[in-house]
Amino acid sequence: MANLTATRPLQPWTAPTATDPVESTLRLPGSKSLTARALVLSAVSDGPSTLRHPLRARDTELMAAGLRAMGAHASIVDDERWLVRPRPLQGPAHVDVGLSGTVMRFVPPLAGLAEGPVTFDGDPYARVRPLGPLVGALRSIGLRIDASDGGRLPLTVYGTGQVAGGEVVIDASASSQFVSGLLLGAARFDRGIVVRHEGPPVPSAPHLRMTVQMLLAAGAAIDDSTPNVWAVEPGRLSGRGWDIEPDLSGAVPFFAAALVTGGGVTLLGWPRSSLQPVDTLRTLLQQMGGEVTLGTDGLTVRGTGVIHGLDADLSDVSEFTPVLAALAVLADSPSRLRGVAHIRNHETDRLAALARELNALGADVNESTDGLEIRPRLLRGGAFETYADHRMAHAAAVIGLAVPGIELSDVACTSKTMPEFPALWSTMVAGGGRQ
Ligand SMILES: O=C(O)C1=C[C@@H](OP(=O)(O)O)[C@@H](O)[C@H](O)C1
Ligand SMILES: C=C(OP(=O)(O)O)C(=O)O
Repeated sequence: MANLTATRPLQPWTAPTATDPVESTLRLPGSKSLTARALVLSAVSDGPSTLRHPLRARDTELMAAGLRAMGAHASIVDDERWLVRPRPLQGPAHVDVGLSGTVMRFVPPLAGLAEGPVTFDGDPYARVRPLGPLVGALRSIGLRIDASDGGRLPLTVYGTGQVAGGEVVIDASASSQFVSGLLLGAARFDRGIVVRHEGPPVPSAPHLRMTVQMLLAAGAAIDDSTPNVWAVEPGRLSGRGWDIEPDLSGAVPFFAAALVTGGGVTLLGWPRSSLQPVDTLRTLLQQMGGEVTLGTDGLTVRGTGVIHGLDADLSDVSEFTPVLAALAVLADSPSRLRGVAHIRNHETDRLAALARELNALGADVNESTDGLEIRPRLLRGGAFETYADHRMAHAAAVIGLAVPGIELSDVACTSKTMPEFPALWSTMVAGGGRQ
Protein backbone atom coordinates (compact mmCIF):
# COMPACT_ATOMS: atom_id res chain seq x y z
CA MET A 1 0.00 0.00 0.00
CA ALA A 2 1.39 3.42 -0.93
CA ASN A 3 2.52 5.41 2.09
CA LEU A 4 0.94 8.71 1.15
CA THR A 5 0.53 10.15 4.59
CA ALA A 6 0.58 13.86 5.43
CA THR A 7 3.82 15.78 5.77
CA ARG A 8 3.02 17.14 9.27
CA PRO A 9 4.83 15.74 12.33
CA LEU A 10 3.46 12.40 13.48
CA GLN A 11 2.28 11.91 17.06
CA PRO A 12 2.72 8.31 18.20
CA TRP A 13 0.24 7.28 20.91
CA THR A 14 -0.35 4.19 23.01
CA ALA A 15 -4.08 3.57 23.28
CA PRO A 16 -5.19 3.43 26.93
CA THR A 17 -6.56 0.11 28.19
CA ALA A 18 -9.75 0.10 30.26
CA THR A 19 -9.57 -1.65 33.59
CA ASP A 20 -13.22 -0.86 34.44
CA PRO A 21 -16.40 -0.34 32.41
CA VAL A 22 -16.47 3.25 31.11
CA GLU A 23 -19.27 5.44 32.45
CA SER A 24 -19.17 8.74 30.65
CA THR A 25 -21.35 11.66 29.61
CA LEU A 26 -19.85 13.60 26.74
CA ARG A 27 -20.47 16.71 24.72
CA LEU A 28 -18.91 16.07 21.33
CA PRO A 29 -18.13 18.58 18.56
CA GLY A 30 -20.55 19.37 15.73
CA SER A 31 -21.09 17.24 12.65
CA LYS A 32 -18.48 17.58 9.92
CA SER A 33 -21.04 16.99 7.19
CA LEU A 34 -23.59 19.47 8.55
CA THR A 35 -20.91 22.12 9.13
CA ALA A 36 -19.46 21.70 5.62
CA ARG A 37 -22.87 22.04 3.97
CA ALA A 38 -23.88 25.00 6.15
CA LEU A 39 -20.66 26.83 5.22
CA VAL A 40 -21.10 26.24 1.48
CA LEU A 41 -24.80 27.16 1.45
CA SER A 42 -24.10 30.28 3.51
CA ALA A 43 -21.46 31.42 1.01
CA VAL A 44 -23.97 31.32 -1.86
CA SER A 45 -26.96 32.72 0.04
CA ASP A 46 -28.31 36.24 -0.14
CA GLY A 47 -27.76 37.37 3.44
CA PRO A 48 -25.54 36.54 6.42
CA SER A 49 -25.75 33.19 8.19
CA THR A 50 -24.73 31.95 11.62
CA LEU A 51 -23.57 28.42 12.41
CA ARG A 52 -24.23 27.42 16.01
CA HIS A 53 -22.04 24.63 17.49
CA PRO A 54 -20.10 24.10 14.25
CA LEU A 55 -17.26 21.60 14.05
CA ARG A 56 -13.89 23.28 14.48
CA ALA A 57 -11.48 20.76 13.01
CA ARG A 58 -9.12 20.54 10.06
CA ASP A 59 -11.77 19.64 7.46
CA THR A 60 -14.16 22.45 8.34
CA GLU A 61 -11.43 25.05 8.92
CA LEU A 62 -10.10 24.22 5.43
CA MET A 63 -13.64 24.60 4.08
CA ALA A 64 -13.98 28.04 5.69
CA ALA A 65 -10.49 29.02 4.51
CA GLY A 66 -11.29 27.92 0.95
CA LEU A 67 -14.47 30.00 0.84
CA ARG A 68 -12.60 32.92 2.39
CA ALA A 69 -9.87 32.62 -0.25
CA MET A 70 -12.59 33.07 -2.89
CA GLY A 71 -13.88 36.22 -1.18
CA ALA A 72 -16.58 35.06 1.23
CA HIS A 73 -16.45 36.34 4.78
CA ALA A 74 -16.29 33.52 7.32
CA SER A 75 -15.28 34.34 10.87
CA ILE A 76 -15.35 32.80 14.32
CA VAL A 77 -17.58 34.88 16.61
CA ASP A 78 -16.86 32.77 19.71
CA ASP A 79 -16.37 29.10 20.56
CA GLU A 80 -19.99 28.34 19.69
CA ARG A 81 -20.62 30.44 16.57
CA TRP A 82 -19.33 31.11 13.08
CA LEU A 83 -20.58 34.00 10.98
CA VAL A 84 -20.65 33.79 7.18
CA ARG A 85 -21.38 36.78 4.95
CA PRO A 86 -21.68 36.04 1.26
CA ARG A 87 -19.70 38.29 -1.08
CA PRO A 88 -19.04 38.06 -4.80
CA LEU A 89 -16.71 35.09 -5.33
CA GLN A 90 -13.45 35.80 -7.07
CA GLY A 91 -10.10 34.44 -8.19
CA PRO A 92 -7.23 34.23 -8.35
CA ALA A 93 -7.46 32.05 -5.29
CA HIS A 94 -5.96 28.84 -3.97
CA VAL A 95 -7.90 26.23 -2.02
CA ASP A 96 -6.03 23.69 0.13
CA VAL A 97 -8.35 20.69 0.39
CA GLY A 98 -6.14 18.86 2.90
CA LEU A 99 -7.45 15.30 2.89
CA SER A 100 -11.08 16.40 2.95
CA GLY A 101 -13.54 14.81 0.56
CA THR A 102 -16.10 17.51 1.28
CA VAL A 103 -13.70 20.36 0.45
CA MET A 104 -12.37 18.71 -2.72
CA ARG A 105 -15.90 17.88 -3.98
CA PHE A 106 -18.05 20.78 -2.69
CA VAL A 107 -15.83 23.78 -3.53
CA PRO A 108 -14.84 23.28 -7.23
CA PRO A 109 -18.48 23.74 -8.41
CA LEU A 110 -18.55 27.07 -6.51
CA ALA A 111 -15.27 28.11 -8.15
CA GLY A 112 -17.18 28.28 -11.42
CA LEU A 113 -19.15 31.12 -9.85
CA ALA A 114 -15.96 33.03 -9.03
CA GLU A 115 -14.49 35.54 -11.43
CA GLY A 116 -10.94 34.36 -12.05
CA PRO A 117 -8.96 31.13 -11.71
CA VAL A 118 -9.14 29.01 -8.57
CA THR A 119 -6.50 26.33 -7.99
CA PHE A 120 -7.01 23.26 -5.80
CA ASP A 121 -4.52 20.86 -4.23
CA GLY A 122 -4.18 18.91 -1.00
CA ASP A 123 -2.34 16.27 0.99
CA PRO A 124 -0.47 13.55 -0.93
CA TYR A 125 -3.34 11.06 -0.64
CA ALA A 126 -5.91 13.67 -1.74
CA ARG A 127 -4.30 13.44 -5.18
CA VAL A 128 -5.25 9.75 -5.24
CA ARG A 129 -8.90 10.24 -4.21
CA PRO A 130 -11.32 10.20 -7.16
CA LEU A 131 -12.55 13.49 -8.62
CA GLY A 132 -12.76 12.68 -12.35
CA PRO A 133 -16.54 12.13 -12.55
CA LEU A 134 -17.17 15.50 -10.89
CA VAL A 135 -14.67 17.27 -13.16
CA GLY A 136 -16.34 15.65 -16.19
CA ALA A 137 -19.80 16.71 -15.01
CA LEU A 138 -18.67 20.29 -14.37
CA ARG A 139 -17.06 20.50 -17.81
CA SER A 140 -20.31 19.29 -19.35
CA ILE A 141 -22.17 22.26 -17.81
CA GLY A 142 -19.73 24.82 -19.10
CA LEU A 143 -16.80 25.05 -16.67
CA ARG A 144 -13.26 25.22 -18.00
CA ILE A 145 -11.04 23.04 -15.83
CA ASP A 146 -7.41 21.94 -16.09
CA ALA A 147 -6.89 18.75 -14.09
CA SER A 148 -4.27 16.06 -13.70
CA ASP A 149 -4.69 12.64 -15.35
CA GLY A 150 -8.07 11.09 -14.61
CA GLY A 151 -9.45 14.45 -13.49
CA ARG A 152 -7.54 14.38 -10.19
CA LEU A 153 -5.86 17.07 -8.10
CA PRO A 154 -4.14 19.43 -8.58
CA LEU A 155 -6.68 21.28 -10.69
CA THR A 156 -7.59 24.78 -11.81
CA VAL A 157 -11.14 25.99 -12.36
CA TYR A 158 -11.25 29.04 -14.62
CA GLY A 159 -14.31 30.75 -13.15
CA THR A 160 -16.17 33.36 -15.17
CA GLY A 161 -18.64 34.38 -12.48
CA GLN A 162 -21.38 32.43 -14.20
CA VAL A 163 -22.23 28.74 -14.61
CA ALA A 164 -24.67 27.69 -17.32
CA GLY A 165 -25.89 24.58 -15.46
CA GLY A 166 -28.45 22.22 -17.01
CA GLU A 167 -28.47 18.42 -17.27
CA VAL A 168 -25.51 16.29 -16.23
CA VAL A 169 -25.02 12.55 -16.24
CA ILE A 170 -22.53 11.23 -13.70
CA ASP A 171 -21.38 7.91 -12.28
CA ALA A 172 -21.37 8.76 -8.56
CA SER A 173 -20.74 5.19 -7.35
CA ALA A 174 -17.29 6.21 -6.05
CA SER A 175 -18.71 8.93 -3.79
CA SER A 176 -22.03 10.52 -2.96
CA GLN A 177 -20.06 13.74 -2.50
CA PHE A 178 -19.97 14.22 -6.31
CA VAL A 179 -23.77 14.62 -6.28
CA SER A 180 -23.85 16.76 -3.13
CA GLY A 181 -21.16 19.02 -4.60
CA LEU A 182 -23.12 19.52 -7.81
CA LEU A 183 -26.32 20.33 -5.92
CA LEU A 184 -25.10 22.69 -3.19
CA GLY A 185 -24.23 25.65 -5.43
CA ALA A 186 -26.70 24.84 -8.21
CA ALA A 187 -29.42 27.34 -7.30
CA ARG A 188 -26.91 29.97 -8.44
CA PHE A 189 -26.38 28.34 -11.87
CA ASP A 190 -28.24 30.05 -14.76
CA ARG A 191 -30.38 26.96 -15.44
CA GLY A 192 -30.02 25.27 -12.08
CA ILE A 193 -29.07 21.62 -12.45
CA VAL A 194 -30.50 18.18 -13.14
CA VAL A 195 -28.10 15.47 -11.97
CA ARG A 196 -28.72 11.96 -13.27
CA HIS A 197 -26.64 9.14 -11.78
CA GLU A 198 -25.85 6.19 -14.06
CA GLY A 199 -23.79 3.30 -12.73
CA PRO A 200 -23.55 1.03 -9.67
CA PRO A 201 -25.49 2.37 -6.64
CA VAL A 202 -24.48 5.70 -5.07
CA PRO A 203 -23.27 5.08 -1.49
CA SER A 204 -24.13 7.15 1.58
CA ALA A 205 -27.83 7.78 0.93
CA PRO A 206 -28.26 9.58 4.30
CA HIS A 207 -25.66 12.17 3.21
CA LEU A 208 -27.64 12.81 0.02
CA ARG A 209 -30.81 13.25 2.07
CA MET A 210 -28.91 15.67 4.30
CA THR A 211 -27.92 17.72 1.23
CA VAL A 212 -31.52 17.81 0.00
CA GLN A 213 -32.92 18.74 3.44
CA MET A 214 -30.40 21.53 3.94
CA LEU A 215 -31.00 22.94 0.46
CA LEU A 216 -34.72 22.97 1.22
CA ALA A 217 -34.06 24.71 4.54
CA ALA A 218 -32.05 27.37 2.69
CA GLY A 219 -35.01 27.97 0.38
CA ALA A 220 -34.00 25.99 -2.72
CA ALA A 221 -36.55 24.34 -4.97
CA ILE A 222 -35.24 20.78 -5.21
CA ASP A 223 -36.84 17.59 -6.49
CA ASP A 224 -35.41 14.18 -5.55
CA SER A 225 -38.61 12.19 -6.17
CA THR A 226 -37.12 10.13 -9.03
CA PRO A 227 -34.51 7.59 -7.89
CA ASN A 228 -31.00 8.62 -8.95
CA VAL A 229 -32.14 12.02 -10.26
CA TRP A 230 -31.86 15.31 -8.38
CA ALA A 231 -33.05 18.65 -9.79
CA VAL A 232 -32.38 22.12 -8.32
CA GLU A 233 -34.12 25.10 -9.87
CA PRO A 234 -32.28 28.39 -10.26
CA GLY A 235 -33.19 30.81 -7.48
CA ARG A 236 -32.07 32.67 -4.41
CA LEU A 237 -31.07 31.04 -1.13
CA SER A 238 -31.59 32.85 2.15
CA GLY A 239 -29.02 33.28 4.88
CA ARG A 240 -30.18 31.74 8.16
CA GLY A 241 -29.13 30.29 11.49
CA TRP A 242 -27.87 26.70 11.26
CA ASP A 243 -27.94 24.57 14.43
CA ILE A 244 -25.25 21.96 13.96
CA GLU A 245 -25.96 18.59 15.61
CA PRO A 246 -23.17 16.68 17.40
CA ASP A 247 -21.20 14.46 15.01
CA LEU A 248 -22.67 10.96 14.96
CA SER A 249 -19.71 9.36 13.16
CA GLY A 250 -17.33 10.94 15.66
CA ALA A 251 -19.48 9.51 18.45
CA VAL A 252 -19.23 5.93 17.17
CA PRO A 253 -15.85 5.09 18.81
CA PHE A 254 -17.12 6.44 22.15
CA PHE A 255 -20.27 4.33 21.87
CA ALA A 256 -18.10 1.37 20.89
CA ALA A 257 -16.22 1.86 24.18
CA ALA A 258 -19.48 1.15 26.01
CA LEU A 259 -19.77 -2.17 24.18
CA VAL A 260 -16.12 -3.18 24.66
CA THR A 261 -16.08 -2.45 28.40
CA GLY A 262 -19.69 -3.28 29.26
CA GLY A 263 -20.24 0.33 30.38
CA GLY A 264 -22.36 3.28 29.29
CA VAL A 265 -21.72 6.43 27.24
CA THR A 266 -24.17 9.32 26.84
CA LEU A 267 -23.79 11.93 24.12
CA LEU A 268 -25.31 15.20 25.33
CA GLY A 269 -27.27 17.54 23.08
CA TRP A 270 -28.64 14.92 20.73
CA PRO A 271 -31.72 16.28 18.91
CA ARG A 272 -35.10 14.50 18.86
CA SER A 273 -35.08 14.58 15.11
CA SER A 274 -31.78 14.25 13.30
CA LEU A 275 -30.37 14.63 9.80
CA GLN A 276 -27.82 11.92 10.62
CA PRO A 277 -28.44 8.13 10.37
CA VAL A 278 -28.97 7.51 14.06
CA ASP A 279 -31.56 4.77 13.54
CA THR A 280 -29.14 2.80 11.40
CA LEU A 281 -26.47 3.13 14.07
CA ARG A 282 -28.96 2.02 16.73
CA THR A 283 -29.81 -1.13 14.74
CA LEU A 284 -26.15 -1.98 14.13
CA LEU A 285 -25.11 -1.52 17.76
CA GLN A 286 -28.13 -3.49 18.98
CA GLN A 287 -27.21 -6.34 16.63
CA MET A 288 -23.73 -6.30 18.16
CA GLY A 289 -25.16 -6.53 21.68
CA GLY A 290 -25.55 -2.89 22.77
CA GLU A 291 -28.60 -1.03 24.04
CA VAL A 292 -29.30 2.39 22.51
CA THR A 293 -31.76 4.86 24.03
CA LEU A 294 -32.65 8.45 23.27
CA GLY A 295 -33.62 10.29 26.46
CA THR A 296 -33.97 13.88 27.58
CA ASP A 297 -30.28 14.01 28.51
CA GLY A 298 -29.06 12.65 25.18
CA LEU A 299 -28.25 9.53 23.22
CA THR A 300 -27.01 6.68 25.41
CA VAL A 301 -25.35 3.42 24.47
CA ARG A 302 -24.89 0.68 27.05
CA GLY A 303 -22.82 -2.42 26.62
CA THR A 304 -24.12 -5.73 27.85
CA GLY A 305 -20.73 -7.30 28.36
CA VAL A 306 -20.81 -9.29 25.12
CA ILE A 307 -20.15 -8.21 21.54
CA HIS A 308 -21.78 -10.23 18.78
CA GLY A 309 -20.53 -10.55 15.22
CA LEU A 310 -22.33 -8.51 12.57
CA ASP A 311 -23.44 -9.35 9.05
CA ALA A 312 -24.47 -6.04 7.51
CA ASP A 313 -24.50 -3.91 4.38
CA LEU A 314 -22.83 -0.67 5.47
CA SER A 315 -23.17 1.25 2.19
CA ASP A 316 -25.38 3.87 3.85
CA VAL A 317 -22.99 4.40 6.74
CA SER A 318 -19.59 3.49 5.39
CA GLU A 319 -17.85 5.97 7.70
CA PHE A 320 -18.69 3.59 10.56
CA THR A 321 -16.79 0.65 8.99
CA PRO A 322 -13.40 1.05 10.73
CA VAL A 323 -14.87 1.18 14.25
CA LEU A 324 -17.38 -1.60 13.54
CA ALA A 325 -14.48 -3.71 12.24
CA ALA A 326 -12.66 -3.01 15.51
CA LEU A 327 -15.70 -4.22 17.46
CA ALA A 328 -15.92 -7.25 15.16
CA VAL A 329 -12.40 -8.45 16.00
CA LEU A 330 -13.44 -8.42 19.67
CA ALA A 331 -16.76 -10.19 19.06
CA ASP A 332 -17.92 -13.69 20.02
CA SER A 333 -18.63 -14.72 16.41
CA PRO A 334 -17.49 -13.89 12.85
CA SER A 335 -18.65 -10.80 10.94
CA ARG A 336 -19.22 -9.82 7.33
CA LEU A 337 -19.16 -6.09 6.61
CA ARG A 338 -20.50 -5.59 3.08
CA GLY A 339 -21.41 -2.93 0.50
CA VAL A 340 -18.42 -0.64 1.08
CA ALA A 341 -16.13 -1.14 -1.92
CA HIS A 342 -15.91 2.63 -2.27
CA ILE A 343 -14.13 3.11 1.06
CA ARG A 344 -10.96 2.10 -0.75
CA ASN A 345 -11.23 5.75 -1.88
CA HIS A 346 -11.63 7.31 1.56
CA GLU A 347 -8.73 8.83 3.53
CA THR A 348 -6.81 5.67 2.68
CA ASP A 349 -7.81 2.31 1.16
CA ARG A 350 -9.72 1.44 4.33
CA LEU A 351 -10.38 -2.20 3.41
CA ALA A 352 -6.71 -2.92 2.76
CA ALA A 353 -5.59 -0.86 5.77
CA LEU A 354 -8.00 -2.56 8.16
CA ALA A 355 -7.17 -6.08 6.92
CA ARG A 356 -3.45 -5.41 7.22
CA GLU A 357 -3.48 -3.77 10.67
CA LEU A 358 -6.05 -6.11 12.26
CA ASN A 359 -4.24 -9.20 10.94
CA ALA A 360 -0.96 -7.85 12.35
CA LEU A 361 -2.62 -7.92 15.81
CA GLY A 362 -3.57 -11.58 15.33
CA ALA A 363 -7.10 -11.31 13.92
CA ASP A 364 -8.19 -13.26 10.85
CA VAL A 365 -9.50 -10.70 8.35
CA ASN A 366 -10.00 -11.13 4.62
CA GLU A 367 -10.77 -8.35 2.17
CA SER A 368 -13.66 -9.17 -0.15
CA THR A 369 -14.44 -7.07 -3.20
CA ASP A 370 -16.88 -4.92 -1.25
CA GLY A 371 -16.00 -5.38 2.39
CA LEU A 372 -14.34 -7.46 5.10
CA GLU A 373 -14.76 -10.96 6.48
CA ILE A 374 -13.66 -10.98 10.08
CA ARG A 375 -13.02 -13.97 12.34
CA PRO A 376 -12.09 -12.96 15.89
CA ARG A 377 -8.94 -14.51 17.39
CA LEU A 378 -6.96 -13.84 20.56
CA LEU A 379 -5.28 -10.48 19.86
CA ARG A 380 -1.88 -9.18 20.92
CA GLY A 381 -0.61 -5.61 21.23
CA GLY A 382 1.68 -4.11 18.63
CA ALA A 383 2.21 -1.35 16.10
CA PHE A 384 -0.87 0.05 14.35
CA GLU A 385 -0.37 2.25 11.25
CA THR A 386 -3.08 4.91 10.96
CA TYR A 387 -2.38 6.03 7.35
CA ALA A 388 -3.32 9.67 8.15
CA ASP A 389 -6.89 8.37 8.61
CA HIS A 390 -8.82 9.59 11.66
CA ARG A 391 -11.15 6.60 11.61
CA MET A 392 -8.22 4.11 11.56
CA ALA A 393 -7.04 5.87 14.74
CA HIS A 394 -10.53 5.50 16.24
CA ALA A 395 -10.51 1.77 15.40
CA ALA A 396 -7.12 1.30 17.06
CA ALA A 397 -8.27 3.18 20.17
CA VAL A 398 -11.31 0.89 20.48
CA ILE A 399 -9.19 -2.28 20.29
CA GLY A 400 -6.73 -0.75 22.75
CA LEU A 401 -9.45 -0.66 25.41
CA ALA A 402 -9.29 -4.46 25.56
CA VAL A 403 -5.79 -5.23 24.25
CA PRO A 404 -2.80 -3.63 26.03
CA GLY A 405 0.04 -2.20 23.95
CA ILE A 406 -1.73 -0.94 20.80
CA GLU A 407 0.81 1.59 19.50
CA LEU A 408 -0.68 4.03 16.97
CA SER A 409 1.86 5.44 14.51
CA ASP A 410 0.02 8.77 14.72
CA VAL A 411 -3.01 10.03 16.65
CA ALA A 412 -2.79 13.62 15.38
CA CYS A 413 -4.66 12.50 12.24
CA THR A 414 -7.81 12.65 14.40
CA SER A 415 -7.60 16.45 14.07
CA LYS A 416 -9.30 16.01 10.68
CA THR A 417 -12.63 15.86 12.48
CA MET A 418 -11.93 16.01 16.24
CA PRO A 419 -8.68 17.59 17.47
CA GLU A 420 -9.74 16.84 21.04
CA PHE A 421 -10.07 13.08 20.43
CA PRO A 422 -6.96 11.87 22.33
CA ALA A 423 -7.78 14.03 25.37
CA LEU A 424 -11.48 13.12 25.43
CA TRP A 425 -10.66 9.44 24.98
CA SER A 426 -8.05 9.34 27.73
CA THR A 427 -10.36 11.16 30.15
CA MET A 428 -13.19 8.75 29.35
CA VAL A 429 -10.96 5.70 29.95
CA ALA A 430 -9.52 7.18 33.14
CA GLY A 431 -13.03 7.37 34.52
CA GLY A 432 -13.92 10.96 33.69
CA GLY A 433 -17.69 11.01 34.15
CA ARG A 434 -19.01 14.24 32.71
CA GLN A 435 -16.89 16.05 30.11
O1 LIG B 1 -21.23 14.29 2.15
C1 LIG B 1 -20.62 14.04 3.20
O2 LIG B 1 -20.54 14.85 4.13
C2 LIG B 1 -20.00 12.71 3.32
C3 LIG B 1 -20.38 11.70 2.49
C4 LIG B 1 -19.79 10.34 2.56
O3 LIG B 1 -18.87 10.23 1.50
P1 LIG B 1 -18.86 8.97 0.46
O4 LIG B 1 -20.14 8.95 -0.23
O5 LIG B 1 -17.67 9.26 -0.38
O6 LIG B 1 -18.64 7.76 1.34
C5 LIG B 1 -19.09 10.10 3.89
O7 LIG B 1 -18.38 8.89 3.88
C6 LIG B 1 -18.17 11.27 4.19
O8 LIG B 1 -17.44 11.07 5.37
C7 LIG B 1 -18.99 12.53 4.37
C1 LIG C 1 -14.77 9.48 4.35
C2 LIG C 1 -14.60 10.46 5.24
O1 LIG C 1 -14.28 11.75 4.98
P1 LIG C 1 -14.25 12.65 3.67
O2 LIG C 1 -15.25 13.74 3.91
O3 LIG C 1 -12.85 13.18 3.59
O4 LIG C 1 -14.62 11.78 2.48
C3 LIG C 1 -14.78 10.20 6.67
O5 LIG C 1 -14.82 11.18 7.46
O6 LIG C 1 -14.89 9.04 7.08
